[in-house]
Amino acid sequence: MKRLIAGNWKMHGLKAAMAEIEALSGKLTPADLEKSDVLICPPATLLMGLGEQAHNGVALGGQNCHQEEMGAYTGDISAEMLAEAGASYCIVGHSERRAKHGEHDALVRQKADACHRAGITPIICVGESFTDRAQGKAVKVVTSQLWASLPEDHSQVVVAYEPVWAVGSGAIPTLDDIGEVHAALREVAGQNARILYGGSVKPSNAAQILSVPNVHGVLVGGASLKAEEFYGIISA
Ligand SMILES: O=C(CO)COP(=O)(O)O
Repeated sequence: MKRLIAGNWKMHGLKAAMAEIEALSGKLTPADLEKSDVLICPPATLLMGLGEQAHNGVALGGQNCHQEEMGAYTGDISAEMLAEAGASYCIVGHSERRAKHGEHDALVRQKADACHRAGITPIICVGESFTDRAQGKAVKVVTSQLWASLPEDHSQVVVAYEPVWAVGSGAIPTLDDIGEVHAALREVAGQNARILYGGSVKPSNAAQILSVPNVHGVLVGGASLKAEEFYGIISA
């Protein structure tokens, strides 16, 4: 299965940041693109401008979408709008949206369905809290999140396992723990889904993480903002 190396810029990136995608696309070799699909999910404000140019194989994605196609939803953006702006993927159910915007599994499922409707691939995020992990409940928590978030037709989904306590903290689970969770997620998601790991991925730990069975790529936050660092992960 071809791996997917995805960057989530979160709420980072004024216009000047568009140069990072240019720098990244300049570094990518045909061999890199043979091995990995490369994706950047910039803020929606940059998507349109970026979507108008080709980036040597770097795909673009949204960080969130509304579940409806259009309507009176001030400030929201639909999956169709992201697709029109050049997105081919969209992150849904990121832990920051679950925690800070009250998004629950049923809504995440609707958003994943909206992505399918718009012809883009949802990246469905799941992950346990520090307490869940400490209490030995990580596998149970993430598999039940995925059951409840997965659209009925999940032949075209990407799943991202992002332990909440590993996001932005510098801490990561052991490789055995990552392997255990990914094997359990594979049971739920089926054989076609790529399952990414996310949470404090850096050039220094990417090769080890990517060598774990059932890990088909990574979803990178902070280390995706600079072309040089992100390329260090792609070439791992
Ligand atoms: O949330 C993440 C990607 O979606 C991970 O963020 P960091 O790589 O900064 O830990």
